[in-house]
Amino acid sequence: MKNVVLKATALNIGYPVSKKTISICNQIDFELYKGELLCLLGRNGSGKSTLLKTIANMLSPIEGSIEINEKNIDNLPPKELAKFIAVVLTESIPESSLTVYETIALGRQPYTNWLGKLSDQDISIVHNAMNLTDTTELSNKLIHQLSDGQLQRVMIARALTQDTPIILLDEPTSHLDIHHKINIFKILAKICKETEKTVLISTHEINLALKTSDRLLLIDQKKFNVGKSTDIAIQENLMTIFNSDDIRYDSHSNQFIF
Ligand SMILES: Nc1ncnc2c1ncn2[C@@H]1O[C@H](COP(=O)(O)OP(=O)(O)OP(=O)(O)O)[C@@H](O)[C@H]1O
Repeated sequence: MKNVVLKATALNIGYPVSKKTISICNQIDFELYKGELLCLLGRNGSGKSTLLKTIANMLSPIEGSIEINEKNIDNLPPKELAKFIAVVLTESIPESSLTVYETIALGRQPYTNWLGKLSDQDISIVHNAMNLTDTTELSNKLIHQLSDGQLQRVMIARALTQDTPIILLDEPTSHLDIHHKINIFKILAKICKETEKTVLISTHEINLALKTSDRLLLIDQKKFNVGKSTDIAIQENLMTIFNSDDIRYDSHSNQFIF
């Protein structure tokens, strides 16, 4: 039986604008299972970031609920929620005067006292996260000295040290070359396998998502769908969203061909 770590029911996501709310997508229902890698796909402006921010409780849903362990996330204090969900947003680049080690250790904040002193267990969690993300050798570098690929691995390590069952990442491979994109996907797949954390990422890397993910979440034109890439409904949806004169989905090889 699948172990459900998060359940979204009848979600309607969007933004308050003036005195109204603008709905970006509604009728969103899904469950996230322990240990799976999920990719959220959709065209530019379809609502991927909006959905991730809603799951992270940075944005309230217009309607519907998100539950973790049968508790609505709206009712969880931020410090409690930070023990369930870690978030890596493209804009959340940390202060540049910190070293890589200090930045990654910040992930322990929900567990440390106001002095932020790390216990032996905290330190061991930081070292494990650095191992999993190949950031150990960067330990003493300053954040502003890192390349985009290194920085992304550091941000993933920081999310790992938060030691949450769920990690959300918004476009973690933008600005990276193909080798580093593949490297990040491999690291995320390894994290799911070795730590049984659930990782949900939004991405434009459709072929990497098809190859690596356990399930896909598709968002488009106010419609939402979730399933495996082998599901007929998902394949039809992929074609509707992305097929054009220049690119088409090939179900035999399960990839988009240019
Ligand atoms: N703060 C905001 N207030 C009002 N509308 C917003 C706000 N932020 C985003 N939007 C709108 O919501 C829609 C979805 O945006 P969102 O950023 O979620 O899309 P996305 O799928 O992540 O796009 P991309 O792939 O380009 O990053 C867009 O039409 C966008 O203009």
